[in-house]
Amino acid sequence: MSPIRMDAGGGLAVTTGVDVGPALETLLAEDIPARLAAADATLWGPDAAEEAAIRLGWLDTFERSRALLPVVTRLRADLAEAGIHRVVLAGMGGSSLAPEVICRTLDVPLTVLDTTDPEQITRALNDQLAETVVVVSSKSGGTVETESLRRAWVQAFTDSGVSSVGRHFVVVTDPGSPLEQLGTAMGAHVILADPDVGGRYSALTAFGLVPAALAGVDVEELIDEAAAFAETMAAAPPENPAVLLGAALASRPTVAITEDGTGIVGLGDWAEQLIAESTGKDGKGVLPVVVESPTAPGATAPGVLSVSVGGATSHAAAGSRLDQPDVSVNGPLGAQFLCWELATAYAGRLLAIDPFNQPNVAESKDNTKQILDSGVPSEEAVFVEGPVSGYGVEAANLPDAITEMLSSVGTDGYLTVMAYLDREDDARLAELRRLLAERIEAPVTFGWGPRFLHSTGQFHKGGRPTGVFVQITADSAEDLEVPGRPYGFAGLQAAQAAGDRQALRDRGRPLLWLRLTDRAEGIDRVLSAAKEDGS
Ligand SMILES: O=P(O)(O)OC[C@H]1O[C@](O)(CO)[C@@H](O)[C@@H]1O
Repeated sequence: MSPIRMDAGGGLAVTTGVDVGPALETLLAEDIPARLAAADATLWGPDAAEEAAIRLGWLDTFERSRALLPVVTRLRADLAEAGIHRVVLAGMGGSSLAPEVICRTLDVPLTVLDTTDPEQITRALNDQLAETVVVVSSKSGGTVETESLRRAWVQAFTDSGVSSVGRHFVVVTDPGSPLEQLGTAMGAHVILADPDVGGRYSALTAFGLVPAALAGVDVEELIDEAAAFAETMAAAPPENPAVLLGAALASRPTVAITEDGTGIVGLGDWAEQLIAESTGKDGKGVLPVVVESPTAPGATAPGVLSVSVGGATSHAAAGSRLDQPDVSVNGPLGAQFLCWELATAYAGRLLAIDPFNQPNVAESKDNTKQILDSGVPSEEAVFVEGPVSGYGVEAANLPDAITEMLSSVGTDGYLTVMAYLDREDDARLAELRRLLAERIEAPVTFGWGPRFLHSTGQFHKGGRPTGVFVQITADSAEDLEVPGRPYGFAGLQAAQAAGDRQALRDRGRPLLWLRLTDRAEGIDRVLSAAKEDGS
């Protein structure tokens, strides 16, 4: 079939050679684009309507976000005058992924802390403290990772004797959240976000824009790009690329997202959360896999929709590295955010799920709380191979254990690596995804814990029940106190990993736990074992 291309205002185009005809016809016959543009909360069925009624603010939030521009400009100038120029963002999932992609794409430095790893946090705390502002971002104001980080930073500033601790904090939260009160009490600059927008749809609200603007991004451009794109949001094809992307997303069980090398960096991690948390529920959903390059293993396979993203409007003309993805989405970042949000909402309609709830995220959180009180349950290692101890599968050694997990992946199955480590210093472990994906046809995903708990974690527990899991944790050389709490970050991280193991095992999912007693040597051992076929 010859490719279909749809262009919107704002210079965004979606092109696909996949036959999405029936899905497209369904959406158009029921007038879904116009109804979604008009914020019709009934589109996902009666059970979803109540939540949808308070979650569709993202359709035009970017216009309300213009009011933030003078606020952040003044705040940035005040901070600069006080010699504060390094921006650290403490937040999880939707409260950190958008600023990260914005700053990576525009090459503006921003330190994102969406972790409980004591080594990563200690390193961030020990760097240019006096010149640092910490943006504490949490919609609910109650996320344990973010609150623990806030406490650690307050302690660090207090210990360093800076003259005004509150001046080193900007709080972004929903009106009325516990964090609003805390932020005010500590003398932070508090910025309230649009409450009618859920976390993963919040890229163009204060959550996405404030940290990026403080770091030095001209966020008005992003708003303008989204506004230009929105002009064709209710249009019929060929002027509505989001409807084409939504129809394509709902057409395959897995979407492999890659960059085409024409300018957008890291959108895959943001889209991964959007798609996984929005669709991975009720035993179904679209599994997002962020692949390293257009030619990486898993980028194309049966059942996989390959999608390339790029900044240029014509990927072919702009020298794309991907010859024929199933779908290409090309256009500026502000328009990309809105296009993917709309597409996910369309896919939700086609898959008959509620794209605005995350019913299974709480499970691992609840388990973590219990384990923090009672301690991590002890388990017997099935093998100890130097710096790597293995638990949970019958295998004599590490290569056999890995082979066993790969062969447990069935039809429609997938394998997930969940690494509770330092995603900066231990970054080379991410190569494991590629090494394992080379050995099986099925999708292989990789996530850093606890960050993935706020993204693909929903899919693992609520999506199609065919996942096979490899969890990797490490002992830390030193713990870091969570001030005012009876546990440290290492204890919290271990409890989060144990809580998620429990949630997955309670559902009968195969899970291999690898515990590294020495990080560097353990990572080397795991990577080399992944290359060995144990048979
Ligand atoms: O902004 P908050 O409330 O801290 O939540 C962070 C993330 O946690 C989740 O609520 C659930 O994982 C995400 O949807 C959200 O982006």
